[in-house]
Amino acid sequence: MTTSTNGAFDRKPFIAGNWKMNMDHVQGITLLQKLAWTLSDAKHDYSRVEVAVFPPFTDLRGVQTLVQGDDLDVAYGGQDLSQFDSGAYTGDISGQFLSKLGCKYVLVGHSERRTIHNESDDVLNAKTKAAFRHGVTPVLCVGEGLEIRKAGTHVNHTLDQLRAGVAGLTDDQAAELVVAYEPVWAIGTGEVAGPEDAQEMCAAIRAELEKLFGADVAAKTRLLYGGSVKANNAAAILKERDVDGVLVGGASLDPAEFANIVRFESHLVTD
Ligand SMILES: O=C[C@H](O)COP(=O)(O)O
Repeated sequence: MTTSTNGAFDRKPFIAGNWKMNMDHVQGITLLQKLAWTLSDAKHDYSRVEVAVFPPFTDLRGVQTLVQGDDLDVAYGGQDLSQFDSGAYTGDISGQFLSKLGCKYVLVGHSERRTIHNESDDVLNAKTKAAFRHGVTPVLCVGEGLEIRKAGTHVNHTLDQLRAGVAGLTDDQAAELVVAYEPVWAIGTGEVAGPEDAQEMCAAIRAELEKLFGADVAAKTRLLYGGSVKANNAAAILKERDVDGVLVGGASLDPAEFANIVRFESHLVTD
């Protein structure tokens, strides 16, 4: 057992900060340095809780240099990638480039990509496969908007996105994959889904993965919750059995707040 969050399952908690389109390459370095100092002062044990940041593309080289130079135990990744490997795709970024920059992860299908850039389930499935092709682990984002939540069809809607995203993956890939459940109505709104909402959906996602890939695989896939996560609500969410981590937006731009989320175990009430 790695930690107290998911009982007998050996899924290392994963705390990820999505900086979105914030922090230029100078600000990004300062933010990461402050985060690393804060966690170092708090004697954070990276072997218990994994930490990752998702800076804008233009920050990645600087982040790589800092992580390597200071030997930081912080993973990093891109916020998107192309479904193609190379060629005439102006503005796109290949998974190969991310891999060469030492990215361990890449976000796929964040709701802001799905809505603002109209990325379809087919494109996102191709992006998921492109990530694996280049040795980068995709963090596949799924989740429903407010209308769907009100209509009560959020589980079906989210599982449809999941099935489309993972179509054609091997068992090993499905086990390595990270899935982030992010209800769109809770993103950047201050409206946080309750721990029981996060658990309901993560349990449904795990059950679906079990149907598709078998119980051994489903027990390994890490599932995150995202949407207005802060230091004061993270521990309760992370205590849920099927929630293995959080994908944090706004609060990841504040190093002290994000470090407190990373150190959620110190906020857990022990019986
Ligand atoms: O990727 C992160 C999510 O969109 C959550 O963002 P938020 O924490 O600002 O609500």
